[in-house]
Amino acid sequence: MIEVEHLTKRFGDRLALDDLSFRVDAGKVTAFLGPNGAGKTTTMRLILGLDRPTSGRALVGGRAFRDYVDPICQVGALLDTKFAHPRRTAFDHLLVIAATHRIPRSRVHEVIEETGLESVAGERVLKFSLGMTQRLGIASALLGSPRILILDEPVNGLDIDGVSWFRELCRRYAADGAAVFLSSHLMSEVERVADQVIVLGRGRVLKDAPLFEFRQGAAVVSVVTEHATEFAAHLERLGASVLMSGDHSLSVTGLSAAEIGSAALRQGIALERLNEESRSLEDSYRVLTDQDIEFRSMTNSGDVAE
Ligand SMILES: Nc1ncnc2c1ncn2[C@@H]1O[C@H](COP(=O)(O)OP(=O)(O)OP(=O)(O)O)[C@@H](O)[C@H]1O
Repeated sequence: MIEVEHLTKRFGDRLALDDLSFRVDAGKVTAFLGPNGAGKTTTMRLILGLDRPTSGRALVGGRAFRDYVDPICQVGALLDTKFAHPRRTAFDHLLVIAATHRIPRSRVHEVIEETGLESVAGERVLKFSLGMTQRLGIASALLGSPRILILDEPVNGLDIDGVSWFRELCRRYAADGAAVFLSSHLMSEVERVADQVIVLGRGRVLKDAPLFEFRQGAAVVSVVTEHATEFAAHLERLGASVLMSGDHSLSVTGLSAAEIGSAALRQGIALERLNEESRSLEDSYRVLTDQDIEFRSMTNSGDVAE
């Protein structure tokens, strides 16, 4: 549905996107995760033809977005929360967009209901809270009944009810065959909704995998043995990542407890303890992006914050 091929974007000296390639499939929710400045918004803007790539290309439904004559009926996008004229009512805002694509008034009523905006539809947008503005942005994206949704930080400003409403909406659209592509900088925001997760760091894809693979990667096995150094070297040869703490304790990722137990047996190494623990998905995402955080506070690392 969305194909990004070798997309590169420079802003002067700054390389914002570095040879980015990935696909977003129909029938799935794909999360686009990355720390601030990773390049999520830039990628979405390029997909939507709002900016030109330095090289590479992005196709939506097999063609460039700007080639569509009825774009909002193909792709629903939420990029900027300050999109609406502040003095217009929510209803009028949607009606104006609908008129550009000959979308009937009845559809405006439908999306207002779908996004829970009935009670405020007659209010001017300038009175809206961030959460209400966000719902209005989602309503605008849904207006043309598109098969592709591209949403930049859609849960920003939504309260707990809003977040779970939004999750259900995404699941419903994906179950109905739509491609849902949404960005976030927090794994915890997307782990209950995403099928596929693409992690971006400094303009490069760090990982593109189904969510369950992130869960598997999050498993940590703790091992206690008197032969920790020798066993750690052996596990690393088998492809595991091993951290030693103290003389006898190892934290192992990349192998299951059963595989580690068999390896110990084959090596004739006695284990005093073998325990499978689970790191949160947020932690494993943080480990993945740690090298690629562009904006870091002084208290975390000693780096200068930008
Ligand atoms: N118009 C621009 N001119 C110069 N640099 C830009 C421009 N737009 C983006 N950048 C730079 O490109 C990089 C990627 O920015 P982008 O906004 O795409 O990141 P992001 O992942 O969406 O971050 P955030 O989560 O903070 O929104 C950053 O280093 C940013 O400073």
